[in-house]
Amino acid sequence: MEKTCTDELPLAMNSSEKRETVCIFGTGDFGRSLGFKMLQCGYSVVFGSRNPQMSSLLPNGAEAFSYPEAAKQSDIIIMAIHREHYDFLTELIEVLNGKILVDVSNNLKINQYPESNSEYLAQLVPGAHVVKAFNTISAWALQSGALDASRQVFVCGNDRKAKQRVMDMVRTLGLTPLDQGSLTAAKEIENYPLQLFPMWRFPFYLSAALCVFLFFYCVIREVIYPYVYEKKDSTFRMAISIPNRIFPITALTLLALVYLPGVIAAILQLYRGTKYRRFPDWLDHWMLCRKQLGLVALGFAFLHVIYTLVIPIRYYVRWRLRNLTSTQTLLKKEDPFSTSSAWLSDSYVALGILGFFLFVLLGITSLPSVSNAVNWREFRFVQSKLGYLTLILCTAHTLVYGGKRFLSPSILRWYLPSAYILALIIPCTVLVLKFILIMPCIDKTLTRIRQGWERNSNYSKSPLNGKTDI
Ligand SMILES: Cc1cc2nc3c(=O)[nH]c(=O)nc-3n(C[C@H](O)[C@H](O)[C@H](O)COP(=O)(O)OP(=O)(O)OC[C@H]3O[C@@H](n4cnc5c(N)ncnc54)[C@H](O)[C@@H]3O)c2cc1C
Ligand SMILES: NC(=O)C1=CN([C@@H]2O[C@H](COP(=O)(O)OP(=O)(O)OC[C@H]3O[C@@H](n4cnc5c(N)ncnc54)[C@H](OP(=O)(O)O)[C@@H]3O)[C@@H](O)[C@H]2O)C=CC1
Ligand code: HEM
Ligand SMILES: [Fe+3]
Repeated sequence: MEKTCTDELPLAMNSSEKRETVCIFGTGDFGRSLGFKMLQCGYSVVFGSRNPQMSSLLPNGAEAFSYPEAAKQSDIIIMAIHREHYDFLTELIEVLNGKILVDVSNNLKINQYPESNSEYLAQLVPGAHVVKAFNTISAWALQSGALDASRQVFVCGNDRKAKQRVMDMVRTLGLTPLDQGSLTAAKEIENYPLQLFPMWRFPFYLSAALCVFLFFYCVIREVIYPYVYEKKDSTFRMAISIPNRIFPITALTLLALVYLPGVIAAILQLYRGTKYRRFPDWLDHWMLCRKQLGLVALGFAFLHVIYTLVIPIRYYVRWRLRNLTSTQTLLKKEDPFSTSSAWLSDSYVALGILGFFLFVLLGITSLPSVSNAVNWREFRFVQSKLGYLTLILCTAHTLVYGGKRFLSPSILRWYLPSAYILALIIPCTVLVLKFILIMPCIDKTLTRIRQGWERNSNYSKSPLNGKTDI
């Protein structure tokens, strides 16, 4: 089990135990918060500061000295200073020789400097062992003790012993160190806290664009068209009817887009006759955010289901039902029961329910606690096989919903077909392509390619091999 701060407290109280002294350079927000936490966890803390006498906000029990004085008191020095102010360290090269310098700094922008801050620090003080750590932990989280966000501390450094000591310290503070290797990893670690949901960006913008497009499409067909031709005010449709078209269509389109890149990748591998050439960057990126794309799709499917549940309590629906019944009574006309309509209506709803059930199952298996409990083959089975089944069911749900009206020209308004027809384009394309790809003759070639066989081995061993030319 991890040592936590509370485990360490008795140690701190026991004066016979020799407490390890850690030096922190800089008495700013981060330096003070980290110092506070370290004191709580039983370390002795000395601060290095430009104005040691002025540092009245320091945590109780810590002392402040000038930078060189403080450095002499510990062999671990935490640099709680911004990179822009590192240059004064060149004057301390001698004192810092052989010490462990922990670089915690972050930048304001991704790739702001050509080299990482840690590598820059290592160049400034070549005699010291630089270790990158703590940059993903915020000063506020350290001080509040809640650590609501991630507790993971990425650590990297060229000196194995120095890195180990820093990792031990991280553990003592109740955090989780993750060894990221040598100092060349520092750039990636520094970029990490500057990212804002990178894998969610593409799914988010795509779904927003789809929703906006579909909204205008449906408003033209269902609000503007009736107004122009019948002077009917259908604006109320914008509250439930239109969203309940936009959301399921977006869900179905995104779900199809989760499986489209796999199909494109397979076609590309078949065309090239090898798997040893890189996919184009856009395809790589698309493949990498399929999980996020799928989860956004699931969100939209949930919205569709909730909107569908409220259909019976809508005023418009109840009014139409009442109106229809009274008109029929007045005209003494009966609407005969149509078994085929009953079949169509029940089947599309049943297909929707089954599709939604599997959709939720896909979502559940993507939770880390669940995916950790299944092996790779089981995960692939759910995500790939059941995923395709979900796509088939949801596409069938929409196809059967279209039912008899499907291709009748009367559904065109200003040459625009019903929105659900648009919803079917990408899913049907993906399913047809996948169907072709699993035909035995094609599937056999693809499987061989994936096992390392190459159609034209001379060509694929050419220098172009590494990077794609598409
Ligand atoms: C609700 C929901 C949740 C999801 N959660 C996750 C998730 O948690 N994690 C996740 O990864 N995805 C997730 N997804 C996305 C999706 O289900 C998976 O990416 C799924 O594996 C895609 O299946 P596939 O058959 O298209 O692709 P894959 O099985 O990945 O195959 C795609 C392509 O990769 C290549 N390929 C496959 N095997 C090999 C091989 N052995 N050698 C060389 N090339 C090969 C081929 O070109 C193939 O066509 C989620 C989707 C949804 C809808
Ligand atoms: N704040 C946060 O949540 C986090 C911060 N970090 C990193 O920690 C480092 C410190 O951040 P933070 O504490 O917020 O910054 P602050 O601006 O609050 O503190 C920086 C400290 O650097 C010292 N310093 C040394 N030389 C100079 C100089 N020439 N000009 C100005 N200050 C100097 C000062 O201490 P003195 O006056 O005692 O000399 C100052 O208090 C940064 O590299 C940051 O990227 C990393 C993760 C989270
Ligand atoms: C519990 C599960 C589901 C139920 C009960 C259900 C029910 C319905 C109903 C009643 C409609 C007709 C709406 C209307 O008349 O305006 C509909 C339409 C539709 N559904 Fe579902 N559905 C379910 C799940 C799904 C899922 C998982 C998807 C796809 C991801 C989906 C995609 C669609 C689409 C694309 C339409 C056509 C939208 C339109 O143009 O009006 N449904 N569904
Ligand atoms: Fe992305």
